[in-house]
Amino acid sequence: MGIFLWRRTISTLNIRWLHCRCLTLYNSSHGYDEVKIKEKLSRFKGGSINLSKMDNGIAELCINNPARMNAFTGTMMIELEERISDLESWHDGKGLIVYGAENTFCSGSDLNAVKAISTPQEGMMMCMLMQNTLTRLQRLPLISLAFIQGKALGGGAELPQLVISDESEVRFVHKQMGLVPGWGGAARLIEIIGSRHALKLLSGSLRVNPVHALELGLADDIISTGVDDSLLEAHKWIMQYTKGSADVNQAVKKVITSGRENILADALRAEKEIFGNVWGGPANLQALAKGTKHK
Ligand SMILES: CC[C@@H](C(=O)O)C(=O)SCCNC(=O)CCNC(=O)[C@H](O)C(C)(C)COP(=O)(O)OP(=O)(O)OC[C@H]1O[C@@H](n2cnc3c(N)ncnc32)[C@H](O)[C@@H]1OP(=O)(O)O
Repeated sequence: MGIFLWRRTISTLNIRWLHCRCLTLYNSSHGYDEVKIKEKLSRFKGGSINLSKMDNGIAELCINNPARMNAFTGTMMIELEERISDLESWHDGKGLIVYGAENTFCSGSDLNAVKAISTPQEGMMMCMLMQNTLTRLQRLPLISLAFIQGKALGGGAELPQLVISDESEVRFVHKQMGLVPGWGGAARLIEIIGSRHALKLLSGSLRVNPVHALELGLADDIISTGVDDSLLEAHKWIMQYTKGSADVNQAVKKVITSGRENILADALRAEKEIFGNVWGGPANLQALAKGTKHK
């Protein structure tokens, strides 16, 4: 079984966020009422978002609602935000693997919740919560990937850029539901594959298989593995990029994160700040003492 790894796209922040890690896209000035939308979403129960943080600095985030193809209930949207908050303060963190329970990824919002979120205002509130959360997920100072076995549909396709096994499929079904992506998936897709290809995927609700993913530049890598040990393979893959100390790994993600979203001057200033945080740090001093030869 072939597995395509899509390293999470890296979106970046301005220098303020790099220090406070708390900048979100939406707040009350945008008409966003987090308490109100969470109260509404809390009525749609079921499933869970399970976070496991390993001693080696790699965390697993499981989208767990297999009875509904891992569709996001309201409480799962709230839990996802809570897990991201946890990861934002994980000082030993180096990597993150997002996956779906029972060999399928995610089929988007729970349609029962979708039907009950009936007004445009409530729909936009849900989008603002999910855009805030998924942006924070992308901005975590962790090398991360998510992988699909089975389906990633609708909002499930809008989650981080994904891994797909050779029977899997990513599909933006929004247009068939009279919608467009709302969790930030359209903007991120354009950033990753360009507007021409993104327009085709959205307007045609095209099924994206692994070969197509590789051609589009969405797939970073292919790992052949059996269903049982695919999570192990994902760990092996991510560990290529998470060697060394957590602080240096996090600094690497931050400089890339900052370099993509900021104007050059701000990105340079952020780079200088982040460099200053690791210059003369334990890993730097250890490397100098060892006289590391880069074979
Ligand atoms: C911003 C986008 C966001 C939004 O607007 O809020 C969205 O994501 S809207 C939702 C978009 N997603 C979908 O439309 C996917 C709907 N599901 C399917 O197309 C199919 O279920 C599948 C994912 C292709 C899998 O098909 P199949 O293998 O044939 O399984 P079943 O269809 O029998 O599903 C098993 C079981 O799961 C329930 N299910 C599946 N998806 C959802 C969902 N999104 N919400 C709620 N429940 C879902 C399905 O109803 C079956 O349940 P039972 O009938 O009770 O067995």
